[in-house]
Amino acid sequence: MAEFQEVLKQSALHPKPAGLCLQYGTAGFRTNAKQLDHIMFRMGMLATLRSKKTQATIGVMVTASHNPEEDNGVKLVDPMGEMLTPAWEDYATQLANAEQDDLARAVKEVIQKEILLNQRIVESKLETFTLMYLYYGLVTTPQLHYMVWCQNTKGKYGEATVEGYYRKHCQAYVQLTKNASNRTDDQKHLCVDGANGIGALKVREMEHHLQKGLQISLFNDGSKGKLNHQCGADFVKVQQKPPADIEINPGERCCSFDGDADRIVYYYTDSDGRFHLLDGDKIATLISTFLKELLTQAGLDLNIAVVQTAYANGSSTLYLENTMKVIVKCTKTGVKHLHHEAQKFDIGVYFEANGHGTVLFSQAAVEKIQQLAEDANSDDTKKRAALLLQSTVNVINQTVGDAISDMLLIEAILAVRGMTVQQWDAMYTDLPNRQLKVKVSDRRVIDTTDAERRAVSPAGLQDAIDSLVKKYRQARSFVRPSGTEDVVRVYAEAETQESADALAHEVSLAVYRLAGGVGDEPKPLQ
Ligand SMILES: CC(=O)N[C@H]1[C@@H](OP(=O)(O)O)O[C@H](CO)[C@@H](O)[C@@H]1O
Ligand SMILES: [Mg+2]
Repeated sequence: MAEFQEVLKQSALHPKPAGLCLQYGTAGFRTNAKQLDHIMFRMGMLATLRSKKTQATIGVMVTASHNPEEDNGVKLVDPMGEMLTPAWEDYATQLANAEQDDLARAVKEVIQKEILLNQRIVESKLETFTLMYLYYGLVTTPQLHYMVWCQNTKGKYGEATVEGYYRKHCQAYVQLTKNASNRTDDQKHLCVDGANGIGALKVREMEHHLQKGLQISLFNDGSKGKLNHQCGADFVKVQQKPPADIEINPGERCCSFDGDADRIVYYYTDSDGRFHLLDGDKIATLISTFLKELLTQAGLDLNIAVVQTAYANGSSTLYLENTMKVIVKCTKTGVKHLHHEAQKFDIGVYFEANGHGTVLFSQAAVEKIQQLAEDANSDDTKKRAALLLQSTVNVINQTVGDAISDMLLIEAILAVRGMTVQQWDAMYTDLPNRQLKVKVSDRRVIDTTDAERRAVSPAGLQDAIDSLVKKYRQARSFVRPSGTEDVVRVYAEAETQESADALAHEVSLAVYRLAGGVGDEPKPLQ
């Protein structure tokens, strides 16, 4: 129990560094840990208010995610396990940046607007907020999202404990793979890079629930290396190479989590030592084609869409639309946008290219699947498909992208289909691509439209990009201000790596010249 005035007094013990201004973005607050003391305190206050407003349990996740060890961050989890609603992101920013002597006013404003509504606040009799804390200790970000959801739905979808999480997801995995029992130990083997983060500990904790259905070799388990340093999903995706210090045999199936285990990418090296990355786009393709096949077998008329961002490789979009005839949507970067779009379909598969994503099933879809699974009159093919769909609903964490649950689904699909990682990789060939960063004095000068695929300002930038793109075959390029770093991101893809690199460099130069670049002019890639 904490009186308002008492809380304010306490807040003075966690002062805001002078001049520091932070914004609640796609990743919550994220910066060097030294600058976050006041943020942690104030987000505790905001979580209390959000809980009061929604009359529900709210999650508070402290994590540096895929960022370096010296960083930290905090984000709030809404009642259904979703990301914090946008209006409250603004309150978070306001509380974070309020000077100490203005904090009381900022907090009262939230209370007045959201909780007391038209009632007058009587200064000295501010409501006493009773707050129940449930401390889960060290968990992955998606585990917290899952437990908040279970908590607020009174256990309808599962038990709000870490053990409950393992039981539900692993049971579904065992169900999915039970007819693939002739797999060899080699086929069941998977190398997991835990990014020296929480995912590694949790995989170890979970393993026995899998009933030997998966043979995991764990690397970067946090026993020596630094968090996300030369390892993890972000490193592998951006560098397009395996984590340092991992011995992988040619052809061996590997995956990397990020530090808080909400992203996953797969990869292998071939016998020539060439690295093959299976990123979020390949994962979305594997999952959506599996689901589409099952829907056909089950005779269920449910629509299925894949939601991507502009970073999705052009080959994946073409393959999904033209070969697989799946609906494809493109949204702005940031999982909340993808999640929202995916909710519009019976089944929405969403993945960012960096490996953050999940599958959403509408209530109607879940009911239809269940009916068919329980229908005594349906034939064997239909019944098998319905049961597999039902287990897929249970194996996936629908609240948010989840490396562990995504890994279980991917492994199950490969097992059910008897597919190797090489066969999965061969579904389509990625267009060579390159991502670069450009420093500018104020990245807000760049404004975009069409799901960030076109720049509307500064004047002339889009025209410059258009004419550069025309020089190369199968080329595409776009620029956007990052939401998490003080840079402009440049993306280019083209028929060859040389073309993609050259185009990315030329577009970087256009950004540098037209959008107020600082420091040295971008140099061509070696
Ligand atoms: C190109 C890229 O990977 N961008 C990432 C990155 O956002 P930026 O706004 O690009 O900095 O961090 C976000 C939060 O983790 C993630 O949602 C997004 O996909
Ligand atoms: Mg993360």
